[in-house]
Amino acid sequence: MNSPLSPTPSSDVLLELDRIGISFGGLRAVDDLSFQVRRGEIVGLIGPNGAGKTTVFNMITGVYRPTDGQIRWHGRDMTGLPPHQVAQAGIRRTFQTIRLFTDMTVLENVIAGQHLQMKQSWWQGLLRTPAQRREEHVLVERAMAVLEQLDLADVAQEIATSLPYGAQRRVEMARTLVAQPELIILDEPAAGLNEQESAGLNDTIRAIRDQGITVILVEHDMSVVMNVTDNIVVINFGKKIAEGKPEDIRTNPLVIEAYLGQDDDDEDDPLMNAIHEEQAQS
Ligand SMILES: Nc1ncnc2c1ncn2[C@@H]1O[C@H](COP(=O)(O)OP(=O)(O)OP(=O)(O)O)[C@@H](O)[C@H]1O
Repeated sequence: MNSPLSPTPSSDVLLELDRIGISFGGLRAVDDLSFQVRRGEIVGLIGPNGAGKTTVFNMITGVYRPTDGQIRWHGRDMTGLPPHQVAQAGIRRTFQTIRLFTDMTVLENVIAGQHLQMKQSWWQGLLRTPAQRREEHVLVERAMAVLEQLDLADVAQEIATSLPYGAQRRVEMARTLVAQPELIILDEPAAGLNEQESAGLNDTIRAIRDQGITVILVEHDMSVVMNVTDNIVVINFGKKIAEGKPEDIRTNPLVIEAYLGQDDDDEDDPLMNAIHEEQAQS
């Protein structure tokens, strides 16, 4: 079916934020923000606490409607589209908090959300018609392929909530990926992970991209952001203050100033460490 948001193959720009802004009461949470996301890129969206990252995220996913500017998907205006239509158009998100079904296996968790999209009706399900069985078979195959990519195939039959935290995070991602989005927005996927798990997350994010899925990463853990992204957009007080490759962002004076200005108690933050090293050398 050809929806108003169906892809046009002409451009490699998938998503474009064009001078978007939003206010909450008197507070300008995001102002005049523009950036593009190209097909196959991993884009990091970073900024100090309260910079406006979540608000940008919520505007892309349709939770908030920008008061100014336009959001384009495949070149077409999607500003103000409700979340379910944004999801149908191919933009999916993960959540910071893990929301797995308890008492269900990893595989069941991954296919559960997909049942909502099945074409066969519930009574056909009761009768288990051949069409229903075929559709289920396709779902299981697709889910297993995603579990394979995320290194979860071996635990497909385990109860999802019994797995270590890092693996539960990957199950969450698998649930989002099985819907075959074009763009996935990861909301602080490193939150709560230990060092080893967050190193593994780098591989997971690359594996997602290698499947042809474009990634926006909203993340505080700079070891992940600096390692996996192709392009980083830095915002502060709702405005873009820098954009570029990780190596440029790390040494950008405006970024350094923004991060130094915040109360950051995370001594292990590599961006902060890099900033402190720069300062020590100068
Ligand atoms: N629904 C809302 N109503 C009023 N103010 C809001 C609302 N959502 C966000 N804000 C304000 O907008 C600004 C940006 O907040 P936002 O949560 O987007 O920042 P953030 O970069 O995601 O922060 P953090 O890294 O701490 O999660 C903050 O000053 C916040 O208090």
